[in-house]
Amino acid sequence: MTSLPQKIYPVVDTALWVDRLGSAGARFIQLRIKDLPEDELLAEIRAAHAFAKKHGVCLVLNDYWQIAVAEGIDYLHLGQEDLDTADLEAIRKAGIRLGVSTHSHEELTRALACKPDYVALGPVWPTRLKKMPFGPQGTERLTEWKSLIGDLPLVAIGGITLERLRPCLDAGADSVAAVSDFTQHADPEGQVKAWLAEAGEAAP
Ligand SMILES: Cc1ncc(COP(=O)(O)OP(=O)(O)O)c(N)n1
Ligand SMILES: Cc1nc(C(=O)O)sc1CCOP(=O)(O)O
Ligand SMILES: [Mg+2]
Repeated sequence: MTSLPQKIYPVVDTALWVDRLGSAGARFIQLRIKDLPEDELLAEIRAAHAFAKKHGVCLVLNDYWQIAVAEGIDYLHLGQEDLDTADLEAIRKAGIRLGVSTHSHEELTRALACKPDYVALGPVWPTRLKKMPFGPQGTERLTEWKSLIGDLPLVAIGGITLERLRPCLDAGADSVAAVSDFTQHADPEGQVKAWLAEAGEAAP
C-alpha cells in the first residue's frame, strides 16, 4: 500500500494556487475546478501541472478523468457520481492513482470495490463550500473508517481548520484536506507552513 505524499492536502481552484501553496511547501494538492469552458479548463490544468512539477508537488485532479489520463496527472479524485461514468481500467492502465469520496457505509463499499489508493471521508465538520446531503461525520467516524480500511490511506475533508487538523490525524486520518482554511486565509503561504508544523511534517 503506497502512503500519501503529505499529511496536509490543500484543495484549490486555480493553477496559481498550486504555484503559491507549492512554493510554501505543500506537496499534495488537489485542483478542483468547476464550470470552466473546455479550452480554458485544459489550459488551467496544464498550467497547474507545470507548477506542480516545478515545486515537486504531487497533483490530484478532481473529476476530469479523461484529462488526467491524457495529461499523465499523478492522482485523480472521483466522487460517487463521477464513478458512474469513469473508465477505471483506462485510469489504471495510465498509471494514475485514484482517490474516492465516501460519506456513508454504502459509499465506502462501492469505493473499496474500485481498489482506490485512498478513501476520503467527509464532511467531518459542516462545510460552507458546497451543499451536500450528508451531515457532519465527526472525528469518531474517521476512527471507524480507519478500522474498516486498514492500511489503505484515509483522507479527512470538510470544515477542517488548523485547530481541527490534529484531532483528525489523531482519529486516524493519514492526510487532511481543506479548501477555505487555505484559500480564504489572509496569509495562505503562512497557513501552509502552520499546517505543516502542526502535522509534524518537515518543511520541504
Ligand atoms: C479529498 C476530497 N474528498 C472529497 C471530495 C469531493 O468529491 P466529490 O464528491 O466528487 O465532489 P466534488 O468535489 O467533485 O464537488 C474531493 N473533491 N476531494
Ligand atoms: C469538496 C468537498 N467535499 C466534501 C465531502 O465531504 O466530500 S467537503 C468539501 C469542501 C471542503 O471545503 P472546506 O475545507 O472549505 O470546508
Ligand atoms: Mg467530483
